[in-house]
Amino acid sequence: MTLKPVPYTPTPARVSRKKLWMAAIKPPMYSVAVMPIALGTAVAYAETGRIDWGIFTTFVMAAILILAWENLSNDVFDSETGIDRNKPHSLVNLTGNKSLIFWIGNSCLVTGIAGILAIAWWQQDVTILAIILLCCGLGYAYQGPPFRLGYQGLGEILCFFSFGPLAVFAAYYSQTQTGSIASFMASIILGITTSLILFCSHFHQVEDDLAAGKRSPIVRLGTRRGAQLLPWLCGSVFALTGAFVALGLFPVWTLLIFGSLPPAIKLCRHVRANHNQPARVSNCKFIAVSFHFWSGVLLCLGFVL
Ligand SMILES: C/C(=C\COP(=O)(O)OP(=O)(O)O)CCC[C@H](C)CCC[C@H](C)CCCC(C)C
Ligand SMILES: O=C(O)C1=CC(=O)c2ccccc2C1=O
Repeated sequence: MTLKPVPYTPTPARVSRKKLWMAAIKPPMYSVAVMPIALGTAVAYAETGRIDWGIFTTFVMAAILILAWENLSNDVFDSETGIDRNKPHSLVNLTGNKSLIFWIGNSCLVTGIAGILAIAWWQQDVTILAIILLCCGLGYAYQGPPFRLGYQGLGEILCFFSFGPLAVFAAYYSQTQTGSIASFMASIILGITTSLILFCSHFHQVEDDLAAGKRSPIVRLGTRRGAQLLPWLCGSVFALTGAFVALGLFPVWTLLIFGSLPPAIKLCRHVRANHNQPARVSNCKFIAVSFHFWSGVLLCLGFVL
């Protein structure tokens, strides 16, 4: 596939600049970086009764910076394929300065990796550095040339492993320098809720994705079948937690995760009703963020109580 730069179509003046900047920076999305570190640390606390707060806070800040790099470079790479032509809230379109965004993104990455290096240095162990570098590699492969695996519809799988098993293991390991079955099982649940966000972000973008040759899961499945799949994906989060409690792998308090049923139900209903109306379904990504947030917080609480 040859991808040529496509010129940006300017923003309608009526959309306020402040709103566009908030949509470009997407503050709620950063809970996605914090949650794997919180979950790995919560399971470590449940099993050892100790937390190293210095490592925890350094890891959280590093994760936020690495996710900032991922999002800034996403706007840079997407500006090269033309897929963001109709996206006024792309940072490249807002600033008109691709190289500025590229270098701010790279500075975030270097600072984030420096935080991870500091933890590796304190522990005299390179394990978490290797894992986080692997996550960054997957993040690059999602959107950067020559891979652009997101364009092949592989983003959700990369997202599952990066924010689930890999990041949660790294956080657990940063506290304990070992692994655990409970933290692995918990990471599967977080991987699913994080990938759900990416899955939902594609419902309103089918036309632009098709035009740019991006075969997202929603392009491949169609919006109707995508909407039909959602209750199964959300349901798997509750079914897995119930099964892990029944098997004695999770404390009974983790059933608190059922408190996140309201955003899960809201998400499934909203997408079922609006899957083929881009303007209406476009906010479903943020309902998915809310489900990810509440299920993650309640799962963490279930481990620390
Ligand atoms: C940038 C991401 C999604 C945006 O995708 P898309 O191009 O469809 O969106 P726009 O319409 O807004 O342009 C997220 C991609 C996630 C990626 C598959 C994996 C990233 C891995 C992270 C770098 C790992 C972070 C680890 C941290 C928690 C320690
Ligand atoms: O802008 C987006 O659509 C997303 C940004 C982001 O950082 C992220 C992280 C993890 C899962 C999904 C997403 C997005 O969808």
